[in-house]
Amino acid sequence: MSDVVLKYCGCQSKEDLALVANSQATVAGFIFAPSKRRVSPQQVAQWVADVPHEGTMLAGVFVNASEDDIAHVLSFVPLDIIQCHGDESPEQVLLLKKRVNKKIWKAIRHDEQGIATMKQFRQCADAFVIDARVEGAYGGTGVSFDWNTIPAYLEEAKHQQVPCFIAGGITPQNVGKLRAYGVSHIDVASGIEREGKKEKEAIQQLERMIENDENDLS
Ligand SMILES: O=C(O)c1ccccc1NCC(=O)[C@H](O)[C@H](O)COP(=O)(O)O
Repeated sequence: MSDVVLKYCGCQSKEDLALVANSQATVAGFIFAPSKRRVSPQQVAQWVADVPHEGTMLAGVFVNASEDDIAHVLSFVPLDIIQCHGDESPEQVLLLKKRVNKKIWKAIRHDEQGIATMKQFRQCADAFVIDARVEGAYGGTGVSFDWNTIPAYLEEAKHQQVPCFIAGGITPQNVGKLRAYGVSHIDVASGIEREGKKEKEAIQQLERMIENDENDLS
């Protein structure tokens, strides 16, 4: 697991946060955007106060949110990372970074312009999250994009000297195949969930597959 960085996104309860904090994940994500996983800053403030989470960074996911809205969330929750998962421009990201002084991660929803879009965020983003592009949703869809395009994203991130998370439909069953593309930063929401709750068995299975470099071909 040494070279793998895991982000488990879309925590919706104290129990979800406890599972993530006790897993191999480095980052726990919370959705502050329209979504079935949306949580309030007040809820998350209570969970992070109640659940020991030393060593787990907290990411807030936002979609086209205003600086004021993000600052409002930060007044409740000590987020380490702001993940911009919408159509934010490089200029908006830079202004936001200046205002909140936090790590800013930019999500790019894959399409044929993906690499060109990523290039626009040089010197702006502290990390990238490459996700699937699904009509009518910004993220958390459980859908994968064409993984043959991953090497080009990793190359551009290497050039920018920032981490590049791959997201979208990653599960314990396909994570072995994903790793074969040279991916070390992995972002999962749906693949470790059942009926809206993070699932311990799925988390352990995912981590076992990574640890043992296994590929579930069933
Ligand atoms: O998870 C959501 O519901 C969500 C909603 C709106 C914007 C972003 C969202 N999630 C951001 C993430 O970082 C997810 O981990 C990523 O999209 C992958 O999700 P999944 O395909 O379900 O593993």
